[in-house]
Amino acid sequence: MSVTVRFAPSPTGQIHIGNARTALFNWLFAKKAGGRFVLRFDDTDQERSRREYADQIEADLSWLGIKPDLVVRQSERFALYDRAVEKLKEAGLLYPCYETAEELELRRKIRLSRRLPPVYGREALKLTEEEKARFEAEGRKPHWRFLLPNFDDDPFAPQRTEIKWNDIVRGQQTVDLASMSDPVLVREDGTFLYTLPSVVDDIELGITHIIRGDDHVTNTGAQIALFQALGAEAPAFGHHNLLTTATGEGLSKRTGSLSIASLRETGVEPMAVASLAVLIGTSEAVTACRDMDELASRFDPASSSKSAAKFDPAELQMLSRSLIHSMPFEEARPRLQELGIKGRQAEAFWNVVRGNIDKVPDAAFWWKVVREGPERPALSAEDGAFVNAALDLLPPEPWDRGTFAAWTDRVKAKTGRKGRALFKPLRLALTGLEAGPELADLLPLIGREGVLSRRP
Ligand SMILES: Nc1ncnc2c1ncn2[C@@H]1O[C@H](COP(=O)(O)OP(=O)(O)OP(=O)(O)O)[C@@H](O)[C@H]1O
Repeated sequence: MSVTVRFAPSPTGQIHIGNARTALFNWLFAKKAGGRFVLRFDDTDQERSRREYADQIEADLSWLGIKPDLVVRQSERFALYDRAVEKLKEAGLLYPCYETAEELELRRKIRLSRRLPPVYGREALKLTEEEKARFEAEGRKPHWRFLLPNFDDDPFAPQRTEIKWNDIVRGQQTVDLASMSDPVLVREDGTFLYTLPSVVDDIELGITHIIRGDDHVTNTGAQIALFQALGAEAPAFGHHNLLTTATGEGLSKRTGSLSIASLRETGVEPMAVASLAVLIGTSEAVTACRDMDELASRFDPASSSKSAAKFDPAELQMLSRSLIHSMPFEEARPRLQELGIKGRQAEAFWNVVRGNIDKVPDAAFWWKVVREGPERPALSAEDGAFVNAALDLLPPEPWDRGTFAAWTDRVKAKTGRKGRALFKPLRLALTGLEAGPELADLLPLIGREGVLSRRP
């Protein structure tokens, strides 16, 4: 069977860098295997889910370079979940429970005081038809629990099923179902909790590998049992470590911290975000990859560490700068065009300024400096006179990279100035700034006429 993975966010806010890690792990895993990537919106919670968030998530993924082969929404698939519920009820694997939250809490305390594990004791399984009818007559609505498997046929015997799997990231894993309550799959109001729709869709969509954060490790035990109860073979699982903020706080779509949208607004390169989101918290060196092929070649889910990794936006800026400083003109060209940077000089210009900017749009500033000159720079009267004298010594065109040295040698000989006293006023007059790209490179771009127009 060909590899099919999914990324399944709830559209309840903007995805953050941790969600991006999950999406990218799946994307790269599928890419390496020549498989498919499904984007599945877990939007059964109709109160909190919003179409705008789903659209934004698609846009954020696309910005990162992820283009799903298929997009599905759980809110359009309720019929499938209803059928699975019927199937489980018929098999006696989904049973109605009438306890209130207070009753459950009381029972939990009693179990703890008896040194029993604080799991649900399956009391509802013992209800007679009359007792159930009485609850219904009182207006109580049941919630429905999935009967986790026991080795014994007796459902009241302590659960002794250990679920084992060979995790793509963490290696051999064991979850002891004795430490878990039978999970509620359907609430009193008939709405589904996350587990059932997720497993039903994973079966229906032919998901072969589920890669997600290690916040789901325990859920996986119950989910493997549910795959089996629905007559399906469970897919392979991988649970990677989570990302936190630089100071160790957890991430949530609802708080908006480290959202992809906010990182994007700072002007960082998408491949810097993708590289850091994937390589951080692994044994791989964290460097910026130019494209997804390169990142895929560096991606190995098994190299993730087991503890959470801190995501530092300062490191992101550094990676982004390194991508810009080596970005080939062909890659920058469409974005430069949008900034109005085009024509004969555009390529030479880009190669000169890319090493001096933090974000591609910053190139617009230097384009203006080259084409129109700076705002009138603040030069002392003495420096102004020096620049005027220097401009009188400009060589004729054509100019190349060597022109600047030839010119300044003449200026040095004529005026006696050298070093900083020579270069600083020239740079200020030509660019308006004390630092920037090499003047030797800028000079041919500005041209003789342009330089002369900068007379103080
Ligand atoms: N901090 C994190 N680091 C890495 N992966 C994460 C992190 N938080 C969530 N994930 C993963 O992102 C995927 C989508 O999860 P989900 O939509 O539940 O996001 P969430 O941010 O946990 O949720 P919430 O909407 O409750 O804030 C899951 O596979 C989950 O494991």
